[in-house]
Amino acid sequence: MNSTPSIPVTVVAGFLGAGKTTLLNRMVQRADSGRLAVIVNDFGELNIDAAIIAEVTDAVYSLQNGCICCTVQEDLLAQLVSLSKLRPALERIVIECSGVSDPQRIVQTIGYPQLRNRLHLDAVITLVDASGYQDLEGEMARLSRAQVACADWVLLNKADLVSAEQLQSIRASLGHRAPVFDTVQAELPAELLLTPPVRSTEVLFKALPQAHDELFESWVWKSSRPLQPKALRDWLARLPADLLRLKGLVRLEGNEQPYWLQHVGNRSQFTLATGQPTEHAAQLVFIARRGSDLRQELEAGVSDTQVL
Ligand SMILES: Nc1nc2c(ncn2[C@@H]2O[C@H](COP(=O)(O)OP(=O)(O)OP(=O)(O)O)[C@@H](O)[C@H]2O)c(=O)[nH]1
Repeated sequence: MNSTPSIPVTVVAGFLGAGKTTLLNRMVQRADSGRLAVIVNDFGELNIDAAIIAEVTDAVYSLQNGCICCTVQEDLLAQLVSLSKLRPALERIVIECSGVSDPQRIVQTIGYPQLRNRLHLDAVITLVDASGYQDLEGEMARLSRAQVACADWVLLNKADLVSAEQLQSIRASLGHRAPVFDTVQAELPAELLLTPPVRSTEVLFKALPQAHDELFESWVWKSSRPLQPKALRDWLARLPADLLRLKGLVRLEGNEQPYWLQHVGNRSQFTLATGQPTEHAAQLVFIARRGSDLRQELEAGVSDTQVL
């Protein structure tokens, strides 16, 4: 007889740049033991989110170069089986989906026979970028709505970037039955952060067609030379809207310490990175609509910011 309690699994979803890693960081920092494991999926070839979370915990497992709801779904299953066998048993597993994942498929994976009795889904938490949600169109909007549709909680994040009226209008357009929290930097009261609601609904929504990650393309650009801060900022300010996400590690001229660079919508942010490898002065992941044909132009632009 199996006397080990089933491990709760929390799924964190949301469109590119909505604030999933920010939330995960908070969860990891609040968890007071090493019995919380996180699985981080990044659509790109480099797992920047996993590297950011590895600054605060060792219990981070990376699934990259594809979306866990389609191309690397089997890897997710294998990872969950292996985590469920760890002793002493984990207290919780948190999965950060890539920004292009349909969480419904991850919910299905957790229900597979191999995992039954070992772990169970306790909640899907979906983050919505309040500053960008209403600008999404076509397939991007459909994917974002699907992420919201299967959420047990919605975090209407980046509330600092929009007015109260805009928040109200997004809430109305979400039309969601589950609780919606307005958040800044994915900040939730401590007592809520690690106790998401027990899932009360079974699979209600049809998953999106398989391999919807084909809608997006991702590539990595690396440089052995640091970047020139002013030129980099000017280039960032001119990035086209079809570039959906840019993130990575950069060294700036005159600074020994590398920085995490994050770009979503028309906003860029630099934060100091600690303990990161320095074999490349810059490593950037680009995510764009497939077919937008931006690679050459963007790489030429960022190359021009390298220190001579
Ligand atoms: N102004 C503002 N910025 C935020 C907020 N939450 C997160 N950010 C910033 O938004 C950027 C993206 O945040 P992440 O947590 O990396 O988003 P993500 O959903 O993990 O991104 P992907 O995994 O690439 O889809 C970072 O620069 C964050 O600091 C917020 O509430 N307000």
